[in-house]
Amino acid sequence: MRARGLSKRFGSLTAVDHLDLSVPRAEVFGFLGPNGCGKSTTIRMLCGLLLPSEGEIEVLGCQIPRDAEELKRRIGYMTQKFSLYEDLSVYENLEFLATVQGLGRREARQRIDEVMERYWLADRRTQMAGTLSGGQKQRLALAGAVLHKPDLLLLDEPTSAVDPQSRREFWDSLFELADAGTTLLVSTHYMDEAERCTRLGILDAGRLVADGSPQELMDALPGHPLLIHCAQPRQAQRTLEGSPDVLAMAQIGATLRVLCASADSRAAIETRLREQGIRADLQDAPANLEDVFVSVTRNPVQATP
Ligand SMILES: Nc1ncnc2c1ncn2[C@@H]1O[C@H](COP(=O)(O)OP(=O)(O)OP(=O)(O)O)[C@@H](O)[C@H]1O
Repeated sequence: MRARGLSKRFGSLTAVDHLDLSVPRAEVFGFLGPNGCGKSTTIRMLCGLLLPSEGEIEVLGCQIPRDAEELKRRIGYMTQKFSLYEDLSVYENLEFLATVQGLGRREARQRIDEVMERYWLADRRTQMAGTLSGGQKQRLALAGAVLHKPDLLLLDEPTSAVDPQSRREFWDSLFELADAGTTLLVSTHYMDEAERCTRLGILDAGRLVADGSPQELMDALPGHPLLIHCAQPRQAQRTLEGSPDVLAMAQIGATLRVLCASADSRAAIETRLREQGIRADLQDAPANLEDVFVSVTRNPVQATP
C-alpha cells in the first residue's frame, strides 16, 4: 500500500495534509494520532470509500480511485462503530455479507462455518447481533470482514468498546491473519496495541510526524523520561509546570512521570524541586510509546525520526 502527497480537504479544513505512506505486504501497521488528526479519513481514502482532494494511492496494485471497485473485493474494512444488522442473527449477518461479497452458496456456507468456529461464535449462531456483548460484536464484525479472505484488512479503532482480555484475543486473531499473509492497517488509541504492531505511523493535524517500528521510535525519542517519587506529586507537578526542561508530565499513582527536554534537564529539575522544599527521588526510566506519542504530537512540525 502506497500513498504519495495524499490530502483531503473538507471546505476550509485540511483533514489530511500531503501524507506519504508505505506499508509492505503482511505488515501489521499501527496508525496512531490524537482525536481528529485524520486517521479515519486516511483509512477511508485508502479503501476507495472517499475521494482524495490530491495525491496518489496504490493498494494491492490497484490505482485508487480508478480501480476502487476491484479493490473492494480484495480488502476487508472494519469500523469502530458496529455496522452490522442488530435485528439479524449472527448467521444471517454473515450470510448477508457473503452474498454482498459474491460468494457462491456452497462456499458461503463453508466459510461462515469456518469463521464462526474460528471467532468463537458457533454457539451464538441464532442469537440476534444486537444482543451480543461488545467483544462478541467485534468478533462478528471481524468474521464478516474476512469472509472473502481479503489480502488487506483495514481496521479503524476496532477495540474501542472491548475489555482487556477480549482485546488480547482479538489481537491474537489479527496476528493469525498476518501470519497467513494478510496485511493489516489498524488505527488505535491504546499504547499496548501500538506496541504489538510491526510498524507505526503517528499522525498529527493530518501530517505523518513519525514512522518506524515501536523500538525505532522509542530509540529516537527526543526527550528523556524521568520518574519522580515524592510525597506531594501534585505539588511537584505545579512546580515544574511551564519549565523549559519539561516536555510533558503525567501523574501515575504517587509518581510523577516527566519527559525531560534533554539529559541535562535532570539536574535543573532536582534544583527546582529542592528550592520549593520538595524532597524527591529522581530515577531515569526507559522510554515507552506514550512518551513518543506525547513528544511528536505536541509539535506538528516535528520531523520524522
Ligand atoms: N465528511 C466530513 N465533513 C467535514 N469534516 C469532516 C468529515 N469527515 C471528517 N471530517 C473532519 O476531519 C478531521 C479528521 O477526522 P477523522 O475522523 O479522520 O479523525 P480521526 O483521527 O479518525 O479521529 P478519532 O481518533 O477521534 O477517530 C476532523 O476535524 C473531522 O471533523
